[in-house]
Amino acid sequence: MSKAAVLGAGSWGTAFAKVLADAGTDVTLWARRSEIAEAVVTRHENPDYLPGIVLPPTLSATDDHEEALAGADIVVLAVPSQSLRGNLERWAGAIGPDATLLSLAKGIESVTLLRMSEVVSQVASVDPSRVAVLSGPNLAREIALGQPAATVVACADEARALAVQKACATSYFRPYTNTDVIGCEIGGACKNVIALACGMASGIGLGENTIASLITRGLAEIIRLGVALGGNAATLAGLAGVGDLVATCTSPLSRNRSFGERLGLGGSLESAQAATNGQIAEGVKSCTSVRALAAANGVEMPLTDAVHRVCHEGMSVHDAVGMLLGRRIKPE
Ligand SMILES: NC(=O)C1=CN([C@@H]2O[C@H](COP(=O)(O)OP(=O)(O)OC[C@H]3O[C@@H](n4cnc5c(N)ncnc54)[C@H](O)[C@@H]3O)[C@@H](O)[C@H]2O)C=CC1
Ligand SMILES: O=C(CO)COP(=O)(O)O
Repeated sequence: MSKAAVLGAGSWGTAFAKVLADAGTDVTLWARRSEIAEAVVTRHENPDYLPGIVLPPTLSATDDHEEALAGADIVVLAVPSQSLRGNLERWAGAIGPDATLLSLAKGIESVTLLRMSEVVSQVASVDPSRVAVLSGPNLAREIALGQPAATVVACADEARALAVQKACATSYFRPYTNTDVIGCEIGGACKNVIALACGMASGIGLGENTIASLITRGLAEIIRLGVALGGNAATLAGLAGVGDLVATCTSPLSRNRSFGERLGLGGSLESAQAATNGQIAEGVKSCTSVRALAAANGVEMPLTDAVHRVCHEGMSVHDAVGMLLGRRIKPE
């Protein structure tokens, strides 16, 4: 039986730890704050991130990362993208020599423009074949409620992907394996940016035709970037691409979509940030890094560019819509 450590007790870290426990895997959740670890152990609840969800009594938790990592052969990294490097620097020394490192984060690192699996192999000094990613339409609260969903576990080393798949397969959570790490990570990071755009459109009162057009053209630019970086277009037509894009762009549970909606309703970046209650809308930072990554690879991503301009250059949502519709007309 696998032993897993889940490092990060936000909504997805906690929900995924529940999935692992429900799959029969021996799992310990690491929380930064001792009161969260204590609530998980004594009350079987994470009141800050998944209030009202009953966690399995078999799920243990601690605020000591060395305790969580002892003997773990699957190390799940469940902190936000921009904090992964700093945290992993502290954890790396306690990770076992043959453990698989599984990233749940959906973002591109600012400045370095690295994908999360690249950050992991660089910081932990492990071969890329030891790094896996999990990505798909997996809104944390729905998974924690046991609503059926599927996902993708991608790793260059298929045997490791299979081991992770086995460790997290339950009656409600269906993981598929893939060797296309790049495609999965690009899908996960970029869909957050398109969800911001959909939220903005909804916030200014636009309807379903607009949302469908944003999702579809968003997918086109995500595929362009993924393929330019060496990913597979078929991955982006799957759960880690279209699947996650649709879930995030249409669900009121999405932090990114909700964040965009607040901007569309006229809120400032600061007020939208304050309304997330400590949760992270990854697309707000990743729109800038994805845009830079696209530019460095000669890929056009007009929607991502527009989201960056609204979030970071003071452009209004109305002006962004005008800018997009003013583009040269061309074949699909
Ligand atoms: N929530 C969801 O539905 C899903 C989230 N994800 C991804 O999973 C990753 C983790 O997100 P969530 O679990 O949703 O987190 P969250 O947004 O619910 O909360 C953030 C968590 O990270 C911790 N944290 C924040 N800054 C930190 C720092 N500097 N150092 C250490 N810990 C820090 C917080 O204490 C909290 O535990 C993100 O990349 C997100 O995009 C992926 C799939 C689903
Ligand atoms: O990644 C997610 C669903 O798959 C969660 O999206 P948000 O971060 O926008 O809530």
